[in-house]
Amino acid sequence: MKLEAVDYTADNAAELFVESLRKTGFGVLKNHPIQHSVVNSIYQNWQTFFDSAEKQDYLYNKGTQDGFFPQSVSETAKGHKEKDIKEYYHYYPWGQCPDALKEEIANYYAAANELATELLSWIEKYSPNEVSDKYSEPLSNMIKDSDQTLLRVLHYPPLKGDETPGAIRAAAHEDINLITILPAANEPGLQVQGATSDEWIDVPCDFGNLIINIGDMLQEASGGHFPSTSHRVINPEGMDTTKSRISLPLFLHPRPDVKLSERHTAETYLQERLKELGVI
Ligand SMILES: O=C(O)CCC(=O)C(=O)O
Ligand SMILES: [Fe+2]
Repeated sequence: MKLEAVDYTADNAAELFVESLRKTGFGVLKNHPIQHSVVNSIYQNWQTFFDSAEKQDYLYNKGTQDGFFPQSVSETAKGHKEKDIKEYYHYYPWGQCPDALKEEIANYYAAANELATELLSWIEKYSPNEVSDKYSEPLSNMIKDSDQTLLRVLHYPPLKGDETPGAIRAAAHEDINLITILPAANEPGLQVQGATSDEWIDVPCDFGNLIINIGDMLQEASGGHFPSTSHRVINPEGMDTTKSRISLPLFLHPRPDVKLSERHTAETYLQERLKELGVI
C-alpha cells in the first residue's frame, strides 16, 4: 500500500481522493486552498506558547475540554498502557484562547471547516447508493453550525531520554470524529497501518501537503464502507530527538443530535469513546 498525493486542482481530484479514503482511510492533497504560510506561522507562534510558562494559565476546563492539556494528563490510546509523549491545546471558537493567538487560529479554523464541507460533499458524491442511503442527512450538513469541531494544536517535545519505556509520541489509535484534516507537521513521524497489523506506512509529509483521514463516526455512518484506519506518531531518532514536533489536526464533529446509525447519535458515540480514553 502506498499513499499518493492527489492534486486538488485536477479534474478527477474528487474521485481519486475518495478512492484513496476508501482503500486506506487516508487521503493526501496537494495544491489545496489552505495557505502554507498560515500553517507555518501557527506552528511558530504556538511553539512559543508551549515553550512559555503562560500555558499554565490556560489549563483545560474539565467540563468543556477547552484549553491546555499538559503531558501529565495527556491521552492514553485505547488498548495502550503508557501515556503518549505529548501536550496539546484544544481550541474551540467558544473556548479559552490567548488573545495574541486568537485571530490567526480562528481564521484557520474557519478556512479548514470550509474545505471540510467541500471534501464531505466529495465523499458523499462518490459513496455508492447503498451507502449514501444510510446517511441520515448530507454529510456536509452534519458538521454545519456544530460547536463540537475541535482544533487541536499538538506539541511533541524533544525526547530527554527519561521517557517511560514503550511510550511513543502518539500510540496507534483511530480518530473518533467524522473526518480529520491535518496539515503536514513540521517533522516526520506519522504512520498509517497497512493491510497487516505490523505494516506501517509513512504518510507523505512534504510541507504543504494536507492529510485527511476517516474517523470512527464516518465508519459508523457508512456501515464500514469508509475505514477508520489506525495511525500513530513514532519517536524521532539521532539528532532529531532534540527537535519538537508541532501538528494541527482539525477533528470534524457532527452536531450532537446527528443520527450516525441505528445505534448511535454523535453524542452517545462521543461519550462512549471519551470514557474509554479516560479523559472524562
Ligand atoms: O501529530 C500527528 O501527526 C497526528 C496526531 C493524531 O493522529 C491525533 O492527534 O489524533
Ligand atoms: Fe489521530
